[in-house]
Amino acid sequence: MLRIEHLGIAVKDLSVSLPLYEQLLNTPCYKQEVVETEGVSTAFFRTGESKIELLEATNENSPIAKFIAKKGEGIHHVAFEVENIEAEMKRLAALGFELLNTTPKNGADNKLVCFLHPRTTNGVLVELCQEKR
Ligand SMILES: CC[C@H](C(=O)O)C(=O)SCCNC(=O)CCNC(=O)[C@H](O)C(C)(C)COP(=O)(O)OP(=O)(O)OC[C@H]1O[C@@H](n2cnc3c(N)ncnc32)[C@H](O)[C@@H]1OP(=O)(O)O
Ligand SMILES: [Co+2]
Repeated sequence: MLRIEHLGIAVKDLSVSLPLYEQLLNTPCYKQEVVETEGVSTAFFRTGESKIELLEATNENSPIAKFIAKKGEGIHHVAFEVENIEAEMKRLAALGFELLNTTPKNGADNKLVCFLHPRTTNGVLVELCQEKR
């Protein structure tokens, strides 16, 4: 059974949103990390079994910049934890889900990740996450 690893939220300015979410969740951000290959600066909060990942664009070509320009700030993606990301990618591709990367790529928080195109998941950007071993 897939566990929700994190909910990704696109924000314009982490310096505003990070303290806001610390107040909202009544817990400190436990990690901030830039993933330049994704064009994102992230901030993580633990919420029970899952996490909240705030994402700010690091450049104008970032998917987060494009998303905010089009839809404004808000929920950007849902990430599921998987045991074996390559096996899950193969399973889901065979079922017709569109993989946005053909091999696992480096994510934040020590993960390997793969994204599924929202047009194959009822409009929700889905991320698969496997802990790096
Ligand atoms: C990896 C670090 C970190 C982690 O957890 O470890 C992250 O989570 S990084 C997160 C940022 N990286 C990504 O999002 C990578 C995957 N995303 C993409 O490849 C693109 O953003 C893509 C393909 C989803 C959309 O890019 P495109 O250039 O095609 O943008 P468009 O605006 O033309 O979108 C096409 C179509 O998709 C809809 N869309 C776009 N983003 C989302 C979204 N987040 N959720 C739902 N739908 C989305 C957009 O509205 C367009 O639909 P249309 O009906 O044509 O308007
Ligand atoms: Co994510």
